[in-house]
Formats: sequence, C-alpha cells, structure tokens
Amino acid sequence: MSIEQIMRTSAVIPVLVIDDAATARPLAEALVAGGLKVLEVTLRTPAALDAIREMKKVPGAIVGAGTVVNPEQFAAAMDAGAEFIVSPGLTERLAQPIIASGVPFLPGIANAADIMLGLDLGLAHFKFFPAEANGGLKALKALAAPFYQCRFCPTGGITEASAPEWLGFVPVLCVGGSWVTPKGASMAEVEALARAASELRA
Ligand SMILES: O=C(O)C(=O)C[C@H](O)[C@H](O)COP(=O)(O)O
Repeated sequence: MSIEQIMRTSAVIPVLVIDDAATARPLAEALVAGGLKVLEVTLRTPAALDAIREMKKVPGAIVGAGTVVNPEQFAAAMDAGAEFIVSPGLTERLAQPIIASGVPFLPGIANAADIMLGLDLGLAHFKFFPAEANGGLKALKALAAPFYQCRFCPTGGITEASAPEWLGFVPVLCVGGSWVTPKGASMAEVEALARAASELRA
C-alpha cells in the first residue's frame, strides 16, 4: 500500500497512546469494527511496540507507528511489524532510511520550509501538525496553495465536530485524532465513536 492509499482508507486515523499491551487487541477490534482500519500507535509508551504486535493480529487492521522521531525508533517499529510510519516532524536523518526502505511514510510539517525539505526528498504526503495550534484550516489553506501537489493529514486538536470542515478541503485526505479513544471508554463506546468518525467523510 502507498501512503496515499493508507490516507484514503478511512476519514480518520486514530492516534493511540497505549499503556498496557493487553488492551491493544480489543481496542483494535473495536476500531476496525467501527470502520477505522488504519491505526497509529504512538511510540510514547513502553507498551507501544508490543501493542503494534498485538494489533496486527486483528484482521483488517493496518497498523503503523507514530511519534517516530529517529532511525532507531524506525528500526524498532519495523521489527514490531509496523506497516507505515508517522512522525511529528521531518528531518533528513529520519526520512532517509524510511524512504530507502519503501515503507509508507507520513512526516509532520508545520511551514513552507518543512514542505520544501519533503519535496526535496521526493515526498508529497504530510501530516499537518499541530493542526489547530498552528493556525487551523486557514493556515493549511494558505500553505497548500503554493504546494498544490501535496496532500495532507491534519492532526492535533481536531475533534468530531471540527473534522468535517477539514475533510471538506480537497488536499486533506484524512485527519488524525485521539478523540476516538477517550480515557476510560468502554470498547462499545470506542466502536461507536469509530463508526461516527468513519462516516465523517462526505
Ligand atoms: O504523537 C505524535 O506523533 C503526534 O504528532 C501528536 C499526535 O498526533 C497528537 O497529539 C494527536 O492530537 P490530538 O488529537 O489533539 O490528541
């Protein structure tokens, strides 16, 4: 799968922070049952790599690693079976081994210089991060105009209420967000939130 195909799979990529790998598989089952197949497990917790391994057992799930900020984390994510890589920003040191591997890569950008570095590296698909704090849809529209060939996954501060407006902007293929998995939610609640999120694309 290409990063574009992954971005077009579901309207929302749930950004997951998993503290206990034992919860990972039921969580992935609930998200996939609700229609969200693309799952981003952030490497922010010690359980994240085992969570990726567990989630990959769920039929239909496309499991990637998020918060990947250096080549060492990229290698660990590959070892765990991650199918795509998301990072909050873009450096050559991180991008080079990922691009060389051919694994779908969604690096974060926040300004024109970041996008130009990505274009130099042959990339055209970016996470716009942090989306709301960095000026919201207005800022992305201004940035996307000169970089008409680029496609985006805004992430950071997006909610079920604000997602449709972002998704209505053509260069936005999907949005990322953590609202689908609120702390303490039951798996039935997560499935319902996932279903609502999966139906957001007009
Ligand atoms: O961990 C990363 O790599 C990040 O880039 C940060 C996450 O994407 C955002 O924290 C999700 O944003 P919220 O939906 O506002 O919770």
